Amino acid sequence: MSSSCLSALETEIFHYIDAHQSDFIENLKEWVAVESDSVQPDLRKEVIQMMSLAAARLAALGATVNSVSLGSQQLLNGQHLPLPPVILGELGKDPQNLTICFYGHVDVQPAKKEDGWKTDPYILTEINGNLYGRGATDNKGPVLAWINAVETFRALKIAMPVNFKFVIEGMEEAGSLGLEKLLEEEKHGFFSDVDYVVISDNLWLSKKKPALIYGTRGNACFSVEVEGGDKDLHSGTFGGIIHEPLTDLIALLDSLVDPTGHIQIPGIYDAVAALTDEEKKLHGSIEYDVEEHKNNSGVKKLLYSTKEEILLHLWHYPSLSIHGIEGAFHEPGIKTVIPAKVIGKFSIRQVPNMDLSDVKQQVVDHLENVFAKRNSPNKLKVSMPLGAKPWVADVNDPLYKAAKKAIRTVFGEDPDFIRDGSTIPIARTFQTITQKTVIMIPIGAADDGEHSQNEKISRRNYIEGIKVFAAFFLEISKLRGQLHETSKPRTNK
Ligand SMILES: Cn1cncc1C[C@H](NC(=O)CCN)C(=O)O
Ligand SMILES: [Zn+2]
Ligand SMILES: [Zn+2]
Repeated sequence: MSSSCLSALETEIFHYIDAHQSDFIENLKEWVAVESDSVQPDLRKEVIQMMSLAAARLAALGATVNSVSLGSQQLLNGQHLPLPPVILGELGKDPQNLTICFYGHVDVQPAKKEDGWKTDPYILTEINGNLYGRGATDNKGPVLAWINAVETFRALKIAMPVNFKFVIEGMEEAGSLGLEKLLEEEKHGFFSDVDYVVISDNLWLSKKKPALIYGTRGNACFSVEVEGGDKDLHSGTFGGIIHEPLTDLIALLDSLVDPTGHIQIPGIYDAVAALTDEEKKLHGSIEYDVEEHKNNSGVKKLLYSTKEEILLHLWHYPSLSIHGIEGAFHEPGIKTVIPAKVIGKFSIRQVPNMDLSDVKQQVVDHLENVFAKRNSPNKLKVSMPLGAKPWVADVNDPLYKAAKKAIRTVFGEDPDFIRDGSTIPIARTFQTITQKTVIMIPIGAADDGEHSQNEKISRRNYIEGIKVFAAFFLEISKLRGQLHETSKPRTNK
């Protein structure tokens, strides 16, 4: 970074951020200490405690904080569990300023020391420049980086360059229950004056090269149930004389995808958007180590060998994965059972311009077809319990130029423009509701290990991430006036 490129204001801000590193890390340590695991019901009160901490932190910034209650969730065993509130925060309402809405989550994936952590997952520990702890990169670190960037302006008594809105939730790792409904209800309320939405809940594609994300795949999750009689049977007494539900189910699952990864469901590729020349150009320059990605997977060979093919198959084509079978005998040892009812679970990561209801219909038609050919008397039920749409943004929006400039200011190089093969279901909802551009500005590196053992964010990424956000606010403030000519509402299928 050559400091001569920095404005006096940037120099002052970056100096403050460098000087307060230990405070910022202390903040993260306090947040990581709360075991806000939203997946395990018995930890729900920790999540609720975490929401109060986050609300207090925003209030300390001077923000107006509204903790919206979402009621409760009913578990499969009938038990009711309170949902953590969603925080809607607001800071600044200057009509001269643009309004940026930041979305993040402060719940985490489960973690236990015994899972293979080198350190206690809930005690943030620095080793060789890395800050280890559950939630360090997903998503407590990035949420705090944003808050600390705002805090820096307040501490230095610099006029806020933008108006801020915050949406902070505590159920992301458990499917963001109730969030979409709340966003819809607030379309003409809280969201009515939002100009841009920023999410920082992904990673760079490389360990060193910064990135901006302009698209994520959607995910359509399916359940396929095959039911025979009302009880499990002995294979010595009934094997050979009945249509077995698990045999039917395996044939159904086997019909979904061929050994080359090609999905066999008729029509499924029909709506896949053609790759544009602009996208082809973006792929060429991306820093991505195929060998490293392969090594991370632990497998011997991938379906594709070149960077271009791999990126296409992760970002631009749908994929189908089989996740499991409920009701099948899976313990070690031998059990000569014929299970009465089995439920297969699979999901299809979809891409623009695939339509969720079309995908659902194609899946149902295909499975019913395959099943009909088996002349089985068993009962087939197909359902789609979760459907998240893909999201893609216009990289030519001034928002992307502003973020790119902020990254160049801090890291001295331009970011790669990347997509993410996984799904942030709420991204598309933000875009639909606000009719404004959404951007993902990741600050964590490819090897941060989100959802894994020894999750971390490096000290450098955390601190430089705070600077990126601060520089980004200044860039956004330069867009005032330009916005109304350049930012057209976008919709995509
Ligand atoms: C729960 N779920 C089911 N379908 C999609 C999801 C979300 C999940 N999201 C992430 O992992 C965020 C990555 N930064 C995923 O993509 O699997
Ligand atoms: Zn996350
Ligand atoms: Zn996560």
